[in-house]
Amino acid sequence: MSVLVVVECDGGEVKKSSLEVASYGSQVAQMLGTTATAVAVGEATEANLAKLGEQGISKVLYDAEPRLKDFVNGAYTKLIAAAAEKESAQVIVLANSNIGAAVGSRLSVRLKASLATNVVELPKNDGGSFTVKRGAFSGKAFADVVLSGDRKILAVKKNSIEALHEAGKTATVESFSASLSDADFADAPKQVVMQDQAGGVLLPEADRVVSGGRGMKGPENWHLIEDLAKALGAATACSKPVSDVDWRPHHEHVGQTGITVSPNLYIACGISGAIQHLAGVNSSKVIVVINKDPEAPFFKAADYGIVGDVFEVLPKLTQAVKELN
Ligand SMILES: Cc1cc2nc3c(=O)[nH]c(=O)nc-3n(C[C@H](O)[C@H](O)[C@H](O)COP(=O)(O)OP(=O)(O)OC[C@H]3O[C@@H](n4cnc5c(N)ncnc54)[C@H](O)[C@@H]3O)c2cc1C
Repeated sequence: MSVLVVVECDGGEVKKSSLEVASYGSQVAQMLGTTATAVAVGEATEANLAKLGEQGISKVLYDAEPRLKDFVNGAYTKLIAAAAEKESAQVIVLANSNIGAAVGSRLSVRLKASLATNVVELPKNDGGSFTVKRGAFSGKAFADVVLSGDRKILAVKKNSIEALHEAGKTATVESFSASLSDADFADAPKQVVMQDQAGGVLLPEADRVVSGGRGMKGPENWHLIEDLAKALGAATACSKPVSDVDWRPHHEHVGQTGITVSPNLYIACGISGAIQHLAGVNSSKVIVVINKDPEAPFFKAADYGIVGDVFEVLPKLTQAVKELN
């Protein structure tokens, strides 16, 4: 019996959300009196996988099949299911990411496991009932959910838990093959085209996001957003009306009908803070709002608020960040 953690890798590195998930999984393992094993997906180096020991992982399984470098739902599901069987995993922990959400539901069918997405806290295991807290109604409420069944899958929301750092601890890395066939790659993408992102930072994975709304008045002013994003090493985003009128591309639109982001820092510039926008950003760790209207609803969700004109505030803020760098 063990806890299996699904670790997503990209370009050889373990993603930050997966470091959090590994820390979460090792704490669940400790709670259940067992060990945490990881199965890595994506492109990884052995050295980086071994470092997962710092997050409390004892062993990492890795299938170096080149076709697993990019996400393939069928193949990833089969690989993780095989790792779960091998380790007799009772609890499987993954990130509540695009990959985690897609794989989690298929995995729950394949393994006949109960699934909780958007998990925000460590579970409680009182008197045999396994309860998890999860975000519900686009983050406007929380639900305590009791998971029954022998197997449980938890998809953990980004930024819900601090990554552990037990410096110097290493995990053993074991090569693992799930004997995948061509049929498992039937849904492999033919081509992966990366969207252009200002500064090359991908929005869903970004640690910092600078976002603009209709208060920016037009696309000709977006250099103010981009300058601050560049100074901070942040990705850029926008509200829905901004992408609807083509001031910005649609893949930058965040909110209920767009991308959900959970960065450590979200700076909203000239965005009112409508509930549909908040649904996509309200799990950001620190929210900074710049709006000239002191009654703008976004201020209620803000950690820091600047009542002011974006055209005056943004150049000063960018300059101040550059001086700190
Ligand atoms: C079904 C549905 C789904 C939706 N999904 C989404 C979604 O996913 N994402 C999303 O964003 N929206 C979504 N919306 C739209 C949402 O309801 C709002 O209309 C939208 O978020 C408003 O965008 P905004 O804040 O940029 O514009 P506005 O509401 O026009 O707000 C502009 C803000 O800028 C401020 N401002 C103006 N000038 C300045 C200045 N010079 N300096 C500082 N501040 C200034 C104003 O005070 C105002 O608060 C959805 C709506 C529906 C009905």
